[in-house]
Amino acid sequence: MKTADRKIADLLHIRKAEKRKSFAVLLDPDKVNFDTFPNFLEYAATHGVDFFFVGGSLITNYAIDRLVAAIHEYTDIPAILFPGSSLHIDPVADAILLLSLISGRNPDLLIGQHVIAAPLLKSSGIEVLPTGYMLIESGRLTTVSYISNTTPLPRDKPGIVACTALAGEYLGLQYMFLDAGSGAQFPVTAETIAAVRGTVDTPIIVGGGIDSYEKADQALNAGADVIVVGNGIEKNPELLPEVAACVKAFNSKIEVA
Ligand SMILES: CC(C)=CCC/C(C)=C/CC/C(C)=C/CC/C(C)=C/COP(=O)(O)OP(=O)(O)O
Ligand SMILES: O=P(O)(O)OC[C@@H](O)CO
Ligand SMILES: [Mg+2]
Repeated sequence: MKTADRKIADLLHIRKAEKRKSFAVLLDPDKVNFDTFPNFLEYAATHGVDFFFVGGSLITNYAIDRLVAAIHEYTDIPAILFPGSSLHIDPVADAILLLSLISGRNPDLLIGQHVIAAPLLKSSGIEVLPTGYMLIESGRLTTVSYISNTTPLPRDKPGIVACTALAGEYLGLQYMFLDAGSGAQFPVTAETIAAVRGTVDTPIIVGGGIDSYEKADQALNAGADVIVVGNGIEKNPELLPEVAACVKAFNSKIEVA
């Protein structure tokens, strides 16, 4: 049995302590075009993407291993699994967000899939990032809400989201992920992010519907440590340098201070 290292955990905690922000690009294995993927990876590396999140609520092509192999071949950017189920585990990745869907009341996604995954995670030696995953209502039904069969947290009730995150932290979860859901009509509000930031000490990951410099800036200002962008970049690759510039601008303010 391999012993899992803590490379990504250390990186996330150091960056949070230094108040440095990170940019994660979500790669959906079903949507990647493998002919143009090497070019995309070089483009992402040039613009300073910090992490790739690899996953989806529903994956039909089982190309995670190929996708991660390409990430490793063309970049030094860590590939972190963002799984919708235990079927989406591939030990070739650098780490896995072990999500517990604490916004929902579906026991399979709170603990069930985790029991199935645990022995595989242990034998693979993959780095495990225990993450409280909260879905926030975002204007229309998202794939993840439908597939998980859970009701998202209300969009205009930051207090409930903060209590949910706090409960997750007390249960030992080490990262909080506030997700409006992929392709969300509205991203998680600044009020919600700020309420969670004021309540827990863990790094906070925010995603769903971030499709402009302004929305990225708003999430970072409110206290997000990592912002995740998927759909926006799939639709318009020019968004990648825009969001990267936003994260860089934020980090350079800290370096100057
Ligand atoms: C314990 C393990 C290994 C798995 C369970 C993991 C849990 C609890 C998942 C929670 C619910 C879930 C289905 C999360 C998936 C989130 C995700 C990767 C979303 C990416 O976007 P999509 O929902 O695929 O959206 P598109 O419709 O844009 O493809
Ligand atoms: O695809 P988008 O809307 O950027 O969402 C990214 C991610 O947070 C979804 O789980
Ligand atoms: Mg998907």
